[in-house]
Amino acid sequence: MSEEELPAGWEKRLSRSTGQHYYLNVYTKESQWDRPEKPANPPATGNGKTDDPEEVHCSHILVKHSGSRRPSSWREQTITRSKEEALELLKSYREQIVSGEATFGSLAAKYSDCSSAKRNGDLGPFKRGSMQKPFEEAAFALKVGELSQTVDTDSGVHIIYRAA
Ligand SMILES: O=C(O)CN(Cc1ccccc1)C(=O)c1nc(-c2ccccc2)[nH]c1C(=O)O
Repeated sequence: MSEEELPAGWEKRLSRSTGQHYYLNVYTKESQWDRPEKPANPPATGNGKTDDPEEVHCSHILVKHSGSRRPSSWREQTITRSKEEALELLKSYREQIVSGEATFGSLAAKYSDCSSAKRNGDLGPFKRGSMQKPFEEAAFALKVGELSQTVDTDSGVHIIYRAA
């Protein structure tokens, strides 16, 4: 892999204290001395597409609205915001994450209407067949380190980060 090519979300930085280079994931704020390895290009399958990973490890921020199947969460007993308001909130969170103003995990912990907020939005690894279809399709379409656009499910609207 060429020196410059890093997995999405990772940047090479210079440590002022040691003068050494280190790597920072601008979404999760994880840092490490070793250069993060881009997963080897998945072998192409017969259908010309790259392989589908068997499982993905994602975090998400769920913003529920009045049309959610269960418009209630640890944050709010009765959620009355409209779907449009929920989408506006999610878009502002996404902008804060991309600009580096806030981390994904800190916003999930504060604002996600999912019980996974207690784990900074972390859902752990999951295979196909375990999540609502729109969520699964969006999660499995992400590259490692990538952040989704807004995703709509019966639970509400989400942004998804693929950690692995
Ligand atoms: O959709 C429903 O009827 C109720 N749910 C499903 C649910 C409820 C509790 C725990 C996990 C899932 C939710 O609204 C929900 N969905 C999610 C969810 C949706 C997609 C991916 C991951 C989590 N979290 C929650 C939650 O309250 O915490």
